[in-house]
Amino acid sequence: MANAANQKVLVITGNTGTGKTTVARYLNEKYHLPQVVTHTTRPPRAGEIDGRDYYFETEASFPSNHYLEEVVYSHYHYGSSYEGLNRAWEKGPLITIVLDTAGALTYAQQLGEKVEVLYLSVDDQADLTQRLIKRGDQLARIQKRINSAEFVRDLAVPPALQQYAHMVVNNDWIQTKKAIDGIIKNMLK
Ligand SMILES: Nc1ncnc2c1ncn2[C@@H]1O[C@H](COP(=O)(O)OP(=O)(O)OP(=O)(O)O)[C@@H](O)[C@H]1O
Ligand SMILES: Nc1nc2c(ncn2[C@@H]2O[C@H](COP(=O)(O)O)[C@@H](O)[C@H]2O)c(=O)[nH]1
Repeated sequence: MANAANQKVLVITGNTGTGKTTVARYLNEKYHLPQVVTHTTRPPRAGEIDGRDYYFETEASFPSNHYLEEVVYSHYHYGSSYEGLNRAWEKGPLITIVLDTAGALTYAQQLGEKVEVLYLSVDDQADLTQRLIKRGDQLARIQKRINSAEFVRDLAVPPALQQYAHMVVNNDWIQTKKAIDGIIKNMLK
């Protein structure tokens, strides 16, 4: 395992569909940054694999893990376990995790200087909806999410994180990659 003093986690947060998972995958492919796999009771989307995209849990199995934080998002449970976090840190000192803003706040509070936060947004709400449709999400599910309290909350970075979160507007993927490359190069210095 990496020296605990060098351990860092880049928390990628923002609203549904803003590209958090896409950015985490890019960072894994380009910089080999391990990703923390989190747990959820949500059913898998087409193409999602248990143990890679999430640990897919049942209502009965979800409580059996040891969570650093857990939330209910759009009626399903989500949680990041200490086991998942340490599994990623066993692979390298700088890792990523994708969380809603409540989870990002808890990570910052619990892990302090080990945490850097990247907050993603998209300017045009219609664009965001189109991306979710293209991803294969059902329209009824998208509408439910967009009308949820979590969606409204995640439209802004939590005040406690405003001072130090990296803010990236993911309207254009080429520009986003440039911004992300700059952030990672600084972190890897
Ligand atoms: N800059 C971009 N331009 C166009 N499409 C994009 C861009 N970035 C991501 N996407 C696409 O938008 C969709 C949503 O992205 P992604 O799944 O990464 O979002 P997310 O923030 O992880 O969403 P959620 O919180 O709902 O899981 C995906 O189909 C992805 O390929
Ligand atoms: N606080 C946490 N948020 C999490 C966790 N795993 C995922 N998420 C966030 O939940 C929503 C919905 O995810 P989806 O895959 O169903 O679209 C999204 O904002 C994720 O970032 C977690 O362990 N804790």
